Amino acid sequence: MSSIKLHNIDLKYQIYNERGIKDFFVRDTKNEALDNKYIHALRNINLNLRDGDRLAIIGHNGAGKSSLLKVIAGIYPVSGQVTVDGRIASLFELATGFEMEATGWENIKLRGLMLGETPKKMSEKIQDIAEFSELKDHLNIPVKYYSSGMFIRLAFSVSTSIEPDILLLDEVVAAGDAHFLQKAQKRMNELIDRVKILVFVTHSMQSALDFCNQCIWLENGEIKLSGTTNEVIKAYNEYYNSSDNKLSEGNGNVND
Ligand SMILES: Nc1ncnc2c1ncn2[C@@H]1O[C@H](COP(=O)(O)OP(=O)(O)OP(=O)(O)O)[C@@H](O)[C@H]1O
Repeated sequence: MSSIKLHNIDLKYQIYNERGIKDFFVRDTKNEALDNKYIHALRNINLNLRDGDRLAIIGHNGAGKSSLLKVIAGIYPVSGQVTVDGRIASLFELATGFEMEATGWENIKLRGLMLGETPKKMSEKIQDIAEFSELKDHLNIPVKYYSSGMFIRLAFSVSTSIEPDILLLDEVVAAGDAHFLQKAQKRMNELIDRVKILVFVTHSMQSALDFCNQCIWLENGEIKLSGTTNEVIKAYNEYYNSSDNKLSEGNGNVND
């Protein structure tokens, strides 16, 4: 039985102003005013997911969707309680976490181990992963010589080869060129079908409806509405189609 429980989650990002050479000569009172500010990215988030739950997270740019995904993945320390039971696969920010001096082959093994596979399992899977990536001879060279599309192919191929209980997915996984994208989409759909819990950040209402049975709508870091995907998307569309709310897009979560 897998589960995700979030209790009273609160996340603030501190903003640090980088000081350049200009600041030695010019006193910029406007910049000073920005020091010691923070962005209140998530407030009072409570969530309870179990096997069979497929949750879409929707909301405008800067609403806190990716931050929430990262909190569930355990990337950010937060105030509140995060309890996750089950093996997680994260499909976002795919191109980070490579060992730049290591070859493609070595990175496949390393990432597999990082994702919780045993060395034996990785030896069994490595040929399939390599084949799916279609990187061929490039797998023999250090990944510092890869293009960004090649990074994504490699990371996607490994990340989707494991058998997670929980899948954390950001729709902005653009996996290489059109041919690879099509293959990747199929592999992703199969993975979505297999996992016990899906948490899916998306701007596409159709994707939310296709893949998810539950939905939360985030606004300024708070859950504005949660319910079935149908209910929440209907309310979201009605809210933003009403002329009164068209101007209220954007974020007001920068604070002293
Ligand atoms: N690493 C960071 N450091 C500081 N602020 C951050 C960081 N990441 C996100 N933020 C801020 O936190 C808020 C929420 O950002 P987040 O990326 O979670 O939103 P989002 O809903 O995923 O947006 P989008 O739809 O544009 O991807 C924004 O105001 C953003 O500026």
